[in-house]
Amino acid sequence: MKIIIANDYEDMSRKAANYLSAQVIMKPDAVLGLATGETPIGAYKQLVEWYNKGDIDFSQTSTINLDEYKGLTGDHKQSYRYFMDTNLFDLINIKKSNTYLPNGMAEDEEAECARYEGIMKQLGNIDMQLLGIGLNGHIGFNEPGESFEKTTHCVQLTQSTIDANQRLFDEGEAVPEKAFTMGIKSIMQSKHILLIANGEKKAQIIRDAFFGPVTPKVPASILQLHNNVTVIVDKEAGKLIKDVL
Ligand SMILES: O=P(O)(O)OC[C@H]1O[C@](O)(CO)[C@@H](O)[C@@H]1O
Repeated sequence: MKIIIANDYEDMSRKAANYLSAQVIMKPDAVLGLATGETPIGAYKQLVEWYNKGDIDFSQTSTINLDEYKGLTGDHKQSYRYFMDTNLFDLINIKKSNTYLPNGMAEDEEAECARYEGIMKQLGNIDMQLLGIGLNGHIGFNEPGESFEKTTHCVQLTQSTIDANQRLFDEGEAVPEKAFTMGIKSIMQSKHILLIANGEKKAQIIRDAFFGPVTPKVPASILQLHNNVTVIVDKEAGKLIKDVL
């Protein structure tokens, strides 16, 4: 595992974007696993900037996202499809038909999970998987539990995740209680995993996830068993790991 402590959010974002763009430059038809949340917004902005300068070409690239809320349409402002379209896909030359997210409106949960697994099988292993981390250690929406869920599944979100995400919804608007998420196995099968985190509130979970026991109670801790993980944190998120580096 490689841990990089960046100076601040901008530096973390630029470093993450560097890894992602290098992947696409080296392998134009790369499969990128992408994440939503506040953390990756800066990295996506940086990629768009480099794309506008003519430095990266996404025309052959495919992407597959970690998760999607159940019950939100792709044009709902809080859906992850909308997030990806507005923060990245609509701003670069990627083919929309090569961008995949679970369908939040699917009624048959099992069928939707099977469809998503099928897409992953077709795409092959993800070349580079970008991850954020939840305050409780979730990756994608793999919430803390008794075992590591391996494949795509529909989860009941924990109250702490619902509360953490409430800030992004309009006042009085309910946060969905369920979401489709890629499983731990697909994440672990990625060839390279890039996890980013910033801010003091992530400091404790960064320490627990990467220097504590591997346990489904901290889903991100499984990444300790992957042989190609790069963790990029800003100084604040990295402040409790300085003594162990
Ligand atoms: O980047 P944020 O907004 O802190 O979110 C962290 C994690 O939480 C989620 O947004 C889901 O709650 C993930 O998609 C993300 O990786």
